[in-house]
Amino acid sequence: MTGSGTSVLDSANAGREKSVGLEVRAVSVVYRNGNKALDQASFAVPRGSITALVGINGSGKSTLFKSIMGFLPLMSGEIRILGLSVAEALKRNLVAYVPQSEEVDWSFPVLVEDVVTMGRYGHMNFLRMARAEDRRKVDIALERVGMSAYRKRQIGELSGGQKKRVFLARALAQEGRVILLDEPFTGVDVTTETQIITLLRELRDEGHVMLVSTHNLGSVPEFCDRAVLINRTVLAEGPTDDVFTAQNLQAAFGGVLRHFVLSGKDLHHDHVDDDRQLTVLTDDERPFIIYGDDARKAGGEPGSE
Ligand SMILES: Nc1ncnc2c1ncn2[C@@H]1O[C@H](COP(=O)(O)OP(=O)(O)OP(=O)(O)O)[C@@H](O)[C@H]1O
Repeated sequence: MTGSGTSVLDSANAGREKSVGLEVRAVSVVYRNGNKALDQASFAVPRGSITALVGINGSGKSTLFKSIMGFLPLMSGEIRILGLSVAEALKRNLVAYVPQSEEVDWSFPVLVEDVVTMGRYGHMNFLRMARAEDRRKVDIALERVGMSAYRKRQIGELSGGQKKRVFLARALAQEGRVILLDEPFTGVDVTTETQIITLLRELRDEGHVMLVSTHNLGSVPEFCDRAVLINRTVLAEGPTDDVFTAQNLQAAFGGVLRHFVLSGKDLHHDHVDDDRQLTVLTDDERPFIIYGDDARKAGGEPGSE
């Protein structure tokens, strides 16, 4: 019977969509000035994972985030969030966004606790009256990022890392299942970066889907299960170990990437016959370092940049 055959297929597709947290299918985005910022970009992110979104300045990372947030119309393609359309996922408050610092007007006079309460707006009625439940969720979120003591401070008075933590708390208070983080480590010291990574790991273990844009190449293998390399389209995607190769990074960054190779005497004063190399790849934040045979495969002349 054709009818029942179709419904079996439909439910198989529905099951697959549920395990995929975020799916971007052949997405193209053109800005009003005619600039095609994304061209046929495709990748999928499973639930319970942290995925790095990596690419040079202007490669389309923020454009992609804005498309997932429904701020920008797609010229073609489709985005599915936990098996739902973007509009439906937003209606259900499933997507939380932690913006780049530059996108926020820090002179706007607002208290830390008010910023976090904004995460509850989608759960409130149109008068936006916070109920006890909303206040409790705000308290828990502030506590979780270690910012309870700052709740009555103006957001503009905080350090870069503290501001980031407040916006993370807003995402937590919202209870979004999909969290988009745009450059969470920019302007953040190593201690705060470690705290944020610890929190992201906990959220992953709770089944959240996280997409994190970052220039900190060295941190990616440390805390991201998966990576997507982007330059207007998706150049590589999958488990970080497969994607984060010197060849793929060079393809994504081209001449922007600094590339150093140390070998032989430069590296081993004690074992001069050891021909393993050390390759350092960086776009000027925390570098990605490859040692041993993989570094040799990565190629490049010793000392090349
Ligand atoms: N509002 C806009 N109108 C026209 N073009 C835009 C607009 N916003 C971004 N672009 C262009 O789209 C391309 C992608 O920009 P996008 O901001 O998505 O890059 P990005 O990867 O987030 O960069 P960065 O690492 O610098 O944050 C760039 O060429 C940029 O100049």
